[in-house]
Amino acid sequence: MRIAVFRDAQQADRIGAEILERIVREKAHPKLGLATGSSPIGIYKELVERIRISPCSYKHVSTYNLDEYVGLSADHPQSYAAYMREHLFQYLDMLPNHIHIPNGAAHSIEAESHRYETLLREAGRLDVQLLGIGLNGHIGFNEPGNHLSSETHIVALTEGTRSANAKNFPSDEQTPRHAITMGVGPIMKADSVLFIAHGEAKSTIIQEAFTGPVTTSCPASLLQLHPNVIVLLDEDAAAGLLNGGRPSFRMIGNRRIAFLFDPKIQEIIGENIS
Ligand SMILES: O=P(O)(O)OC[C@H]1O[C@](O)(CO)[C@@H](O)[C@@H]1O
Repeated sequence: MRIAVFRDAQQADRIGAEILERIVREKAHPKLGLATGSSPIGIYKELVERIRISPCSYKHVSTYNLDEYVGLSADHPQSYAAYMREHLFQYLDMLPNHIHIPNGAAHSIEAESHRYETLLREAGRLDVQLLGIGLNGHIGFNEPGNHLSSETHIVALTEGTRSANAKNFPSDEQTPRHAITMGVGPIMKADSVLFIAHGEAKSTIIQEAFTGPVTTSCPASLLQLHPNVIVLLDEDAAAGLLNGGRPSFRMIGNRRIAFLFDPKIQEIIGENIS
């Protein structure tokens, strides 16, 4: 796991966009696992800006989103499908049948879960999975518990997750109670994970996830077991890790974790991302 700490979120987002774009430009048929929520918005914005300056076709790209709210159709303004159109897809020349997001309004949500899992299996290993983290350590909508599913499943959102998401809905009542989410399997099998978090509110869970025990009570802690994770944080999100100190390389257990400011990060990531 390589953790890069940036002075501000925009610098982190720029690097995130660069990493994604490099995969898109270099791979013949890139498979991108995409995320929603507030965390990746800046990366998408930077990506769109990069494309504006230096056009890049996405016709050869396939995308697989992590999750969708149960009950919301793709044209619902708060659906993750709408979010993806708003923040990214409207700017790309992607082929519509290359875009994959669970259908939250499917007649049978169980059948939809099965369909999405089959699709992910057929797709095989993702080149990269973009990930944010919930305040309770969830990745995708894999909420903490005694068990984590490796497969796509329906999840009852915790009250904490619902109240964090309520800001995007007109009322608490209209905030969805369930979601359909990719399991942890495809995330852990992805060639690389690009993890992003901003803001002080995430600092405690980041510290727990990356320096605490690997446990289903903090789903993001599983990423400690993934061989190729790049974590992009702003200083506020990294506060728990930096502990008031200066960024440096450190050993945590037997893992060498790099705390870096921006000047060298592109080279370092460039060597390691496939
Ligand atoms: O980025 P946010 O809005 O803090 O949300 C945290 C995470 O929860 C989710 O909304 C659930 O998948 C992710 O999209 C996001 O990374």
